[in-house]
Amino acid sequence: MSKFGCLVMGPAGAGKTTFCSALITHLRNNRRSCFYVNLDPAAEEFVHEPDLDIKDLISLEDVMEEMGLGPNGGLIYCFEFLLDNLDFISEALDPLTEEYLIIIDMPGQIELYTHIPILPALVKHLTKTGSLDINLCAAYLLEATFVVDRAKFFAGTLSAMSAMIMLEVPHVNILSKMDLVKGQIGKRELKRFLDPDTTLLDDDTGEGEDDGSGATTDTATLMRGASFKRLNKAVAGLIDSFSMVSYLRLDVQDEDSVGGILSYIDDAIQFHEAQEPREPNDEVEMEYGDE
Ligand SMILES: Nc1nc2c(ncn2[C@@H]2O[C@H](COP(=O)(O)OP(=O)(O)OP(=O)(O)O)[C@@H](O)[C@H]2O)c(=O)[nH]1
Repeated sequence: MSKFGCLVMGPAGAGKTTFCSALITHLRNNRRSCFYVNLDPAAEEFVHEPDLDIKDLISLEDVMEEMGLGPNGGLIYCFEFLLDNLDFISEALDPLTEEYLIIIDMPGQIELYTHIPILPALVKHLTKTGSLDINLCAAYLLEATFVVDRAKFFAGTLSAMSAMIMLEVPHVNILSKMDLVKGQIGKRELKRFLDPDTTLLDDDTGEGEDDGSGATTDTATLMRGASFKRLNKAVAGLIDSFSMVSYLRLDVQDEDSVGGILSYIDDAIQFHEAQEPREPNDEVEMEYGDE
C-alpha cells in the first residue's frame, strides 16, 4: 500500500507548525485526508491536535529534569530514544492508506539538519522498502525576513542544502512569512532570492551603513577583507553548482499560496522517478511591492 508524506523542517521559529496547520486546513477544505505527526518533544500548542505526538513517547521536559540535560542535549536524547523505539511511529502509520498525506512536524534545532546523523536514520526508516515505504518529500522553511540580511539568507540556504544532501529525498525550499516582507522588496529583487543569485554576495560595498548606534545594518553584516571575499566566492560557487536550489513563496493567510505549495509537494512525491521537476518561480505572480 503506497503511502505519501511531507517532512516539514527548518530553523527555530521559521513557521513550521503554522505551515503544517495551514496545510491541514487546506487539505480538509479540499476533502483530503491527512495524518499529523508532531516530532517536536517541546511543542505545546497546536491549532490542529496531532494524530501522533512524540510527547506520548517521551517529553523534553522529563528528559531535561531526569537526565540533567539542557534543551539541545535533551532533544538529541529524545531522538535517540525515538530511533530505539521506531515501532511507536510504524504502528501508527502502518495502517494508513494512500489517501492520506502524512505531515511530519520537526523541531527547529539546526544541529538536527546539519551534523547529527539522526534524521537520515529516521528518514531511512520512513522511506525504505521493508519498513514503512513512504514516498516522502522534505519541505525546508526559511523566513522571508532573512532577505534583508544577505549573509543570513545565504547561511540559511547552506543549511537547506545540507538537509537536502543529507536526506536524499525530493525536497522543496520555502520562503515563509512572505506577509512580513510585502511592500518592502520589489519583484525583481525578490526573484534574486527565490532563485538565489549569488552575485548578491558581491554587492557588498565594503563599507556598511553606520547608524550611529555602534551596530551596522544589511550589507555591513557581510564578511569583508580579501580572505572573506574568497570565502564568499567559494560559497557562491557551491550554491551555483547546486542548480536545484530555489524557493517557493509561502503566505499562510493566502489559500492559493498554501495550495500552490501543496501541488509542488504532490508533484515532488509523485514524479520523483520522472526526473523532470517543474521550474518554480518562472513568474512572480503575487505583488510584493513596487520596483
Ligand atoms: N507574520 C507571520 N508570522 C508567522 C507566520 N508563520 C508563523 N508565524 C509566527 O512565527 C512564530 C513561530 O511560528 P511557528 O509556526 O511556531 O514556528 P516553528 O518553526 O514551528 O517554531 P519551532 O517549532 O519553535 O522551531 C509564531 O509566533 C507564529 O505566529 C507567517 O506566515 N506570518
